[in-house]
Amino acid sequence: MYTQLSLWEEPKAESQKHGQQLSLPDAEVIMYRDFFNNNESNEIFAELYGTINWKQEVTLLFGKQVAIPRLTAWYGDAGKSYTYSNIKMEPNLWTPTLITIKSKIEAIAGTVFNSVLLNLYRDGKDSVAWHSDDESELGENPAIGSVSFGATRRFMLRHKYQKEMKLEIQLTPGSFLLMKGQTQHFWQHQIPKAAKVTEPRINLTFRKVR
Ligand SMILES: O=C(O)CCC(=O)C(=O)O
Ligand SMILES: [Fe+2]
Repeated sequence: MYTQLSLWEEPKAESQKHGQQLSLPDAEVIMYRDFFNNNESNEIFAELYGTINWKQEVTLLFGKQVAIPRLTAWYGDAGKSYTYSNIKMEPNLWTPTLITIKSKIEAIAGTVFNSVLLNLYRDGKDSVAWHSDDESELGENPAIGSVSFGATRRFMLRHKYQKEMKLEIQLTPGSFLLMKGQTQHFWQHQIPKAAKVTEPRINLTFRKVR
């Protein structure tokens, strides 16, 4: 089913410390598996679950209003609104926990993020469909910093033009996945529904909106 690419490349530079680069053509995707330890992950999950201003957004699908299959929230610098799946989002203002996470991943990513989209997958029925994070307000080659807490979910990648090139990894709690370079031009990603998953997962994708 999946092309037999070897999953990992060794880190290329000391600056990539404990990250492992996925062995994907036309992409730069680096996984930092235990970026937050178990205690930190549990604490952060509980806090975000209880305090984030989660919303059920709807989108237009063939002219019909459809609830998207997860809860979301948008936080960031004031004035940086963002359109996602036809939904225009005004940011909530940063919380101390979000700022702490942001600073930790910025140090590794070597970039400054000004906003974060949070996703709450209530259980395995929630998902995100195939897409690229290629909205024009993210710029030409956006760095997207993706942090996960709670349930482990499958993260699938497929090449947009060579459809047989696919890869999937498990996004475990405390992991930090960095996508950068040309990745969004050539690859799509999704979190598929997962019948066996009954626990919630929270994902944060840090972005830089122009
Ligand atoms: O939940 C994830 O790991 C991915 C979320 C995502 O792709 C997005 O919000 O753009
Ligand atoms: Fe995405």
